[in-house]
Amino acid sequence: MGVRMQLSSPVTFVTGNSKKLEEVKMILGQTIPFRSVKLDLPELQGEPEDISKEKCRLAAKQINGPVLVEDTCLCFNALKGLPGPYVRGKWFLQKTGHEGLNNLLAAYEDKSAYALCVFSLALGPDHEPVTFSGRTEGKIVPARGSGDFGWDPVFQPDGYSLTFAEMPKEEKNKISHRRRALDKVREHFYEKDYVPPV
Ligand SMILES: O=c1nc[nH]c2c1ncn2[C@H]1C[C@H](O)[C@@H](COP(=O)(O)OP(=O)(O)OP(=O)(O)O)O1
Ligand SMILES: [Mg+2]
Repeated sequence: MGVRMQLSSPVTFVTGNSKKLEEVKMILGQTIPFRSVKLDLPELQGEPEDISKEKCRLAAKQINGPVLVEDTCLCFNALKGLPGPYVRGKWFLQKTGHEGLNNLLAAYEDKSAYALCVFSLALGPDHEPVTFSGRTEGKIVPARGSGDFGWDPVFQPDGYSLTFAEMPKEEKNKISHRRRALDKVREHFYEKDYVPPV
């Protein structure tokens, strides 16, 4: 365990996506106190870790304090990881729809995919962000379930007969890419013994 480190201000989770925020709140509960700010950060390009880190640097500059951000990819194995980070943003999924995501794989037998969530934490604008990744394997299926969060209706995790969108939230949150990444964030907090202000 590190030296007990008092943070100057609470960690701010920066996202423009209210569904993400809802899940992060459910998963973290009271374990890491945080506040949230809704900011529309740019959709960058590149490797998932680099995207998340750069997003974090931009957020830390704007908030001028400790920030947490995340970036989520949906990767198709038949397409060597695409659409990956390009599924982000408000455009890709809006244009392809769930059917389009399925059609992208129509030419391939392999429908396997994985969801990848990369969180980045920076203690401030002058600190280098640290990343934490979580991954859940599954396959792409015709849409089933409620359509209120991204590609949840077309992602069926391995070992389950339900899509993310058909599962109760508590079930998704037990096995999701976001949960797995946040477990690492939490571990990091305990290891460093960060103490957010009361
Ligand atoms: O668990 C998920 N289940 C289904 N869909 C999801 C999930 N997590 C993200 N998504 C969707 C939302 C967006 O279409 C893209 C991620 O893009 P991404 O840039 O990471 O999110 P965003 O722009 O909505 O919010 P932010 O302000 O945090 O960047 O995949
Ligand atoms: Mg985004």
